[in-house]
Amino acid sequence: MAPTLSTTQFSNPAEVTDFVVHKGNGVKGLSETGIKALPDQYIQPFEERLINKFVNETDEAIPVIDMSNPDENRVAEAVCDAAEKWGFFQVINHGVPLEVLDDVKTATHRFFNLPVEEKCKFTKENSLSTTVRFGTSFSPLAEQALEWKDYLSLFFVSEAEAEQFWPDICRNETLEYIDKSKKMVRKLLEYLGKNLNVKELDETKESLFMGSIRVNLNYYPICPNPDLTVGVGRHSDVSSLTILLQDQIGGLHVRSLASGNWVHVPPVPGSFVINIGDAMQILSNGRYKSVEHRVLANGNNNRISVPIFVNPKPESVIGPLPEVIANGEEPIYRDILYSDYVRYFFRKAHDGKKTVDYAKI
Ligand SMILES: COc1cc(/C=C/C(=O)SCCNC(=O)CCNC(=O)[C@H](O)C(C)(C)COP(=O)(O)OP(=O)(O)OC[C@H]2O[C@@H](n3cnc4c(N)ncnc43)[C@H](O)[C@@H]2OP(=O)(O)O)ccc1O
Ligand SMILES: O=C(O)CCC(=O)C(=O)O
Ligand SMILES: [Fe+2]
Repeated sequence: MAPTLSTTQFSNPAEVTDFVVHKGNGVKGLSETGIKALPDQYIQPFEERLINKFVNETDEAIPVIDMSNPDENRVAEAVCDAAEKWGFFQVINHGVPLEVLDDVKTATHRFFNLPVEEKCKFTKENSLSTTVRFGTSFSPLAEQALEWKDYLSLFFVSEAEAEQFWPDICRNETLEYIDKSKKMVRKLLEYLGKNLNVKELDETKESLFMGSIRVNLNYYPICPNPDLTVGVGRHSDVSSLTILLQDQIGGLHVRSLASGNWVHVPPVPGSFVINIGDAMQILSNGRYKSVEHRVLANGNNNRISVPIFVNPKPESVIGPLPEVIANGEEPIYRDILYSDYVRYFFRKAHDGKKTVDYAKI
């Protein structure tokens, strides 16, 4: 007979929520109790779990782009083509030292392996800065079903602020990861901008495309019934561009714009997964696509990922770029304050691509 909640140390779902969310043990703590059955609040609606039915393992794959010669036109063309047709691609030979990637992955494991009392210093309630937040799931108070993931979210203000408030155990590696990725990020934004008739990334454009940076350290522990839940539910990012470092475990799936199938993003050693976010979709008036993606839970392995969300400044007003609508194209999005858009995203549970409707005319 399958084990039930009553055969574990928890006698009801409220005790699980208290242990995971309020006491800060996260799903990592829950997984490490040896729990054998998925608590009810993690059971996703049937339609959110049907992934295998739509997964296409052979025919479709997101492009892998070699950036060894970044000034060749074919690289820029491949990036812009992928941004329009997939909203997702992987890059290899991107110039970010592999040691920097290894170091931030090691630092992520070090943070999540801290005792719960240490990690709890960074929960929303305890953190000494709003730039640092340790949490679980996505928006636990708004969600009908929770997600099997813990995270540490770090919003970059300055080195001095990070020095004062970010956890020592992963600070330097995360700062180095941001710093060493900037050149590649600029290059990608230059390709995407030029294709929209943006001549150069001057101060105004830089502030719109890459005015703020948030890094999340994500931890997906072993899950007792991975088929009944998700690591991250269907969503698109609200960034302009996301640079994602994943480990070798796999589980990220992207919705193909061409077929609607869910396509696995296979781990490629030393690569980044890059995806277009909602802000870029809005700035490009829908030419570049932010695309739904999700992460499966895993029954055998712990998994980590480290996305850098490259965003407009919170105080920027974003809407279709003048360069894009200069050709007479009708704007399909209105001007919005970026921080309003992000607050709207964080206020509700993941719900596919619905956030972008907030900006539609
Ligand atoms: C966590 O699981 C995730 C995350 C994602 C993320 C995808 C992205 O694309 S992240 C990139 C978002 N862009 C930015 O952060 C840049 C712009 N930032 C801002 O405008 C502001 O920093 C702010 C986000 C609006 C926060 O403003 P502030 O006034 O300092 O904030 P608070 O009062 O603390 O927060 C307001 C509200 O937002 C929620 N929230 C804030 N930060 C986070 C966070 N890091 N993670 C989760 N939720 C956050 C929170 O609900 C706050 O409300 P409360 O009721 O808790 O006060 C993709 C997929 C995932 O699974
Ligand atoms: O862990 C992953 O592969 C993706 C995570 C993700 O989509 C996010 O943090 O926005
Ligand atoms: Fe995402």
